[in-house]
Amino acid sequence: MPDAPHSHGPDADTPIIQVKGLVNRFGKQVVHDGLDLSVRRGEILGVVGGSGTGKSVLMRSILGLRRPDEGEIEVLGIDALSDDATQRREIERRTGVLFQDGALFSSLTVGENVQVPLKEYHPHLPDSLLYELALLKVKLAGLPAEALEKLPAQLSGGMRKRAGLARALALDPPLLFLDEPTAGLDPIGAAAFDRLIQTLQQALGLTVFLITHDLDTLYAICDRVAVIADRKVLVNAPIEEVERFDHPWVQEYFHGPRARAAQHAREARPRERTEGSD
Ligand SMILES: Nc1ncnc2c1ncn2[C@@H]1O[C@H](COP(=O)(O)OP(=O)(O)OP(=O)(O)O)[C@@H](O)[C@H]1O
Repeated sequence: MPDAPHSHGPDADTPIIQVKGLVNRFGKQVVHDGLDLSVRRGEILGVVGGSGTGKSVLMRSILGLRRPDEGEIEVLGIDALSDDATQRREIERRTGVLFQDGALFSSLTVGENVQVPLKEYHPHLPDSLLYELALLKVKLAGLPAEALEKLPAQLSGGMRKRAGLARALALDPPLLFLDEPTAGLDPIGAAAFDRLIQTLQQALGLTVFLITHDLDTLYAICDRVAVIADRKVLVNAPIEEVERFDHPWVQEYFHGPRARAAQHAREARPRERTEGSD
């Protein structure tokens, strides 16, 4: 399938997502007020913040699903707020999204769900190839071939997430958005999903924007962590630096008992990470 070659030249330093001066309001409620964020090519960025701080609204703004009140957003070098539908569609084609509930079509099998974006963007692919591609994506997401024929309701929560991931990867996107991927999974399932994300990110060279409340995920696989509070990104840095950031929410979140458990788990299981990436 044709896709622009991924640049590894001087472009490698250009942020893959750049948000500047973002303002989002709902009536009198100001959710974002001059929020800036940059996401680097090839990183897993964890996005955290208290409930209602605007993580999902930020993701929806970047994806073009919500038009912000003010600000600039560039994704893959394209103006995401452009009035040009072709440009927005280009971002859509090169971006995979796993929404919190998987957002699968309940009346379609897993295989048919994965084929939806393939058919939309490549309407002339023969059925046999569509089938093979869906099978490949389903396997990539760690599901057995039998899952292709299952309806979403016949799957466990963890398998549904994997099916959603298979669909998100259908068009080989360089950029993947995950909204609380481990929410609702048991700790073993959540750890397995974290490992899957990390393996795929490394194997496919993905950039991952990952909203999470899961401290284990942050410690296990995120290269950097962006904290949203007070309507802005307070800090965007490797987790060791974020832990030291002087803000009441950050201190409570990263130094509570759950954070200590996640830190100990990481010390017991050092992850393969590109050190000095900052
Ligand atoms: N369509 C909407 N209409 C009105 N208010 C909205 C809308 N979407 C979001 N909000 C408000 O914006 C704020 C941020 O919501 P958002 O869903 O982005 O929070 P979040 O950080 O993702 O929260 P959580 O961690 O609980 O999922 C909330 O107060 C929410 O009520």
